[in-house]
Amino acid sequence: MPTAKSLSEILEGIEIISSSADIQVIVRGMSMDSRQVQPGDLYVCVPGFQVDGHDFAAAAIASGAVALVVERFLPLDVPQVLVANVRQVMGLLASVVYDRPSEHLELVGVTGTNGKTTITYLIEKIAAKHGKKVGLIGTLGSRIDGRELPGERTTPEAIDVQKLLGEMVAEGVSLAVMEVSSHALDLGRVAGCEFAAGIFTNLTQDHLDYHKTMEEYLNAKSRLFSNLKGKIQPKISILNGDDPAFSKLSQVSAAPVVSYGIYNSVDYRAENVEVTTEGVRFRVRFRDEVQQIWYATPGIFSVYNALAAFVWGVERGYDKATVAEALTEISGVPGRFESVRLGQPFQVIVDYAHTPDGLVNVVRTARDFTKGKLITVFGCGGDRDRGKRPLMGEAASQWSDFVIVTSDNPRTEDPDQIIQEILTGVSGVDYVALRDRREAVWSACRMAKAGDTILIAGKGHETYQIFGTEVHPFDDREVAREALRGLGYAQVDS
Ligand SMILES: CC(=O)N[C@H]1[C@@H](OP(=O)(O)OP(=O)(O)OC[C@H]2O[C@@H](n3ccc(=O)[nH]c3=O)[C@H](O)[C@@H]2O)O[C@H](CO)[C@@H](O)[C@@H]1O[C@H](C)C(=O)N[C@@H](C)C(=O)N[C@H](CCC(=O)O)C(=O)O
Ligand SMILES: Nc1ncnc2c1ncn2[C@@H]1O[C@H](COP(=O)(O)OP(=O)(O)OP(=O)(O)O)[C@@H](O)[C@H]1O
Ligand SMILES: N[C@H](CCC[C@H](N)C(=O)O)C(=O)O
Ligand SMILES: [Mg+2]
Repeated sequence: MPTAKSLSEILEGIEIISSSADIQVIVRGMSMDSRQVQPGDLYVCVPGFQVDGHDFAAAAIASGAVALVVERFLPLDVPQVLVANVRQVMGLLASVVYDRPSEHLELVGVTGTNGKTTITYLIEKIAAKHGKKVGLIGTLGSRIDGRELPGERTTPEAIDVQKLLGEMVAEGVSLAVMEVSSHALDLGRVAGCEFAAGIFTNLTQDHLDYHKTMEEYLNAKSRLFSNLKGKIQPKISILNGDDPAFSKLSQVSAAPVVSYGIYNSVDYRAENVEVTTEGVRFRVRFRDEVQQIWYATPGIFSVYNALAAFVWGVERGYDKATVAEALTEISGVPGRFESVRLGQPFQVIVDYAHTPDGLVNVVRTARDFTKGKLITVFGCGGDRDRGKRPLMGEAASQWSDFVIVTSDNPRTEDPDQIIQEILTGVSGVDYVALRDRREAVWSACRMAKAGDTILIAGKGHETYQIFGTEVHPFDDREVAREALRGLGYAQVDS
């Protein structure tokens, strides 16, 4: 439980326009959702993309909110604080309300289009191996010392971030690693977070529905690094030196930069890279040292992920060989290049590639070790960047022998329309469009012969499919098992 504070105490150092009279009122928590308000909360009125939080202030007060943060004064009888942009101050206020948790643990932020979840898992493993009690926040939910907590987004809203970090501190967590999405950076969800390290993976097309241009997308990402300043020192920016965004990010970084990569001149360089069907082996050269690494996920992109985590471990002072050992011990991240094995003579791989670059990477990786045919099953999410659709169609066509275009999470869009947009990029390959994802997976399994690979991309760990606003149970891995059992394969998954 955070310590109760007066509103005036919470507002210290925060830029406000004005406030109503009684700001000595005692605040016990914070909420941006009237439906979740607890007695004693400060309710923040967020003008959203769908509705305006100011319209729910009366409901919030009825549930026990004792004060409001607003962008316009409301005719309601509680103390109110007027600010120019609630999203910009919400995280700062929440960090005070929840006792500045990020100043009481080491916080590592990972950003970039692809690889965030994977790298947070690797860092969690490295830190745990060194005896740390670790917290993790990301796409698969949160974890406090291994205890799972569900989550809806990659980076939760600012108040939830501070609450979670507060819970972690209370449970004795000394290191927390979190995925920082571009939406989060743009919408102030990590304001009030004092990061010790920022890690950049890569920048390729995604989320243009929200950011509009790649430049704006990069600007959002760059905030993690330009904000790497504050009380806790030392701080560090760990940047992919092979990515075109490197030069801008290293220029804006407020913390010293350490670079990693394979091709360019970088501080930590992977050499002698061997990509096998089981994983990647390489040697890292840095300063006057070298370290051999084995990481059991295939694909060149896995070299980058393992390397980024290795750099973080070594730079924070861990022994290089122990860091490498932790990477060797990791068996994989759920839904990332995850094999489904029921004794069938072909491979079935479930992967979360949902961007053109992600798909190119996994399709090429699967191609490299497929002796027979590569059958790729995928779709694209609705209410998301439409520009990705033909590009993902192209990526799948280029490296597969057969493509099954199906539905991902159509959300409020027409699934057939999404499929049509993907098909404009599909060419030079045999394909079929099957709107029903279950049918698509079954069809791929029926078609596959010995030596083939089925790659089911886009949903990875997800255990649902979203149609309209309804969420239906659906898990690619379960559906693949169901289809394989239907074909008579019954060996226990290994
Ligand atoms: C673009 C975006 O991120 N939008 C988020 C934003 O929505 P919004 O501003 O439209 O909110 P709104 O629904 O209009 O509501 C406005 C305010 O009224 C409040 N309200 C509303 C109704 C009510 O009865 N009472 C009430 O108080 C809401 O709590 C909110 O504070 O605030 C909502 C409340 O927290 C979020 O659910 C919503 O995420 C939407 C659903 C979303 O899909 N976000 C995705 C795009 C996202 O954030 N993705 C990133 C990147 C993923 C990655 O690539 O890794 C992520 O970090 O997950
Ligand atoms: N370093 C990388 N470069 C390119 N593609 C990658 C990389 N790492 C993983 N991928 C691909 O992207 C998919 C998603 O990986 P991961 O979940 O680690 O990324 P993420 O950045 O967390 O994604 P999200 O934006 O959904 O949170 C993987 O399943 C894989 O196909
Ligand atoms: N974090 C990503 C995940 C996309 C996953 C894909 N299955 C989809 O629904 O588009 C997003 O919100 O854009
Ligand atoms: Mg993620």
